[in-house]
Amino acid sequence: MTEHMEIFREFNFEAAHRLPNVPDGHKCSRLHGHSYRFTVHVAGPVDEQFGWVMDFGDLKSVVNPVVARLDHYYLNDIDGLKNPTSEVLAKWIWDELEENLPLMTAVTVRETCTSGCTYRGTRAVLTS
Ligand SMILES: Nc1nc2c(c(=O)[nH]1)N=C([C@H](O)[C@H](O)COP(=O)(O)OP(=O)(O)OP(=O)(O)O)CN2
Ligand SMILES: [Zn+2]
Repeated sequence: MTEHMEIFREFNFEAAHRLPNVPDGHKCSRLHGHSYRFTVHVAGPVDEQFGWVMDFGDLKSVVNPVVARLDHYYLNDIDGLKNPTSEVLAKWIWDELEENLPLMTAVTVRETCTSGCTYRGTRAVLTS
């Protein structure tokens, strides 16, 4: 019987941002930077010959061009990231990857060691 499993790979980038919509005096209204970390999850059948869902190297090849668009940039300048919260960024990364990663199940963005957001796409929303 074919097993189904979920794999993941982590990526890093450094970037600056500010949150333009927070109340006056909020610390995140000031320009600051993060060592961002994000994780891309992919789920599917484990290929019997290779013993994997997909090659981590192929996953890296799909995601690295997206990392290059973020690394050492001011996120607020990027189309779609005018208000670059973890939530907005997780969905932005998902949208950038979706076409080339149909088996993707989640994107988790970590803004700091203790804070972040997981987006699972609209497919994960239950409908009755
Ligand atoms: N739901 C969200 N809340 C906040 C976001 C966000 O993207 N989504 N972002 C911020 C800021 O960008 C901030 O840089 C990170 O906030 P915080 O976790 O408070 O970070 P600190 O390192 O300053 O945490 P301390 O443990 O208090 O030092 C804010 N909120
Ligand atoms: Zn921040």
